Amino acid sequence: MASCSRIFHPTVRSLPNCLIPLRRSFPLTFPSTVAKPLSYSLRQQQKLIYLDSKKLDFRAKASMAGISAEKSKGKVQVFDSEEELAVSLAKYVADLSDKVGKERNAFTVVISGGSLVKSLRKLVEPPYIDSIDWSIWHIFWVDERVVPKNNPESNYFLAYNDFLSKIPIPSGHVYAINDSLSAEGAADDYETCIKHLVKSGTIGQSEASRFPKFDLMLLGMGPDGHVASLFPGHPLVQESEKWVAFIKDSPKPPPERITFTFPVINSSAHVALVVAGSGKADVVHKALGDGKKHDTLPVQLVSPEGELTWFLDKGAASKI
Ligand SMILES: O=C1O[C@H](COP(=O)(O)O)[C@@H](O)[C@H](O)[C@H]1O
Repeated sequence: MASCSRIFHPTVRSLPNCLIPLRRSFPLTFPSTVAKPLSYSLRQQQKLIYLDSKKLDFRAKASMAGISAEKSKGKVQVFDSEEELAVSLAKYVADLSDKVGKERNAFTVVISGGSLVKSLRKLVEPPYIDSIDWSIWHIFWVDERVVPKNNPESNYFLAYNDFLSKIPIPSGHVYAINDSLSAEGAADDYETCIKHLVKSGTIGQSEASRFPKFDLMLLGMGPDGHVASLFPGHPLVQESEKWVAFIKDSPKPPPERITFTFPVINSSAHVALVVAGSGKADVVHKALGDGKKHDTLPVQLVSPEGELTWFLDKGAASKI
């Protein structure tokens, strides 16, 4: 078994039990390439806007990563605040965990680093901390910086402090990279580890692509439209064979990282793209089709076999 596969937490403690009417509170216009909102749902403290993103302008270069633009699909949800986004995201994840748990005894969850982790905070509070069957969870990283696990730049470090240390996930179900290896070595090691887990049936496998099929990927997006460590204009965006790749010239520090490739991301059963804050409004607008011609952003190549759901707060959605 590759060395990535067992992270024993110091102590993962089991925590004790410790529709508003739709208001248009921000400008809401849709570029001509975007379908009109299909439906509006009224839910407690949430404003949800569903767009049929099949119709979004994701065409150019989509075939690079084996994606057909026609296959692109998704639901875009906009919340009045990041707090409401976090509440809804927790319900979405918990419902999925329940559903998958009824079908098999493993729920494979891939997380990113960055701001995504903060948006998971409602999962570690009641009711979810008590209602979720954490014993079936298996956690992976869509990308990781090649730094020691106790370095504040490490995605593991961030997730451990804000999420993993607060959930009763079994030791050995947290698959961090081997931080004693080089970037090349860590990517190979992580891929070997994933292959073992596919072989043993813990991780599913896409019948269509033969790439691993994770139950859920929780992805953030950078202000340049990058997802995982797949950056605009970087050749790794076009990687079509490797499951896990390494990068030594990341435009965002630290430069050395490993990352799942698009074929892995796009073989997922569910992908949630979680984006908050007005600092990302321009790129969200671009990603969802601003009606202008520009190079395809990595985030526009996220087109899973399963479901794609965007979770945006009002700030991030303020230009769409
Ligand atoms: O470097 C990274 O950046 C992205 C985006 O981070 P955010 O803080 O802007 O949300 C993140 O998704 C990725 O995992 C991370 O390595």
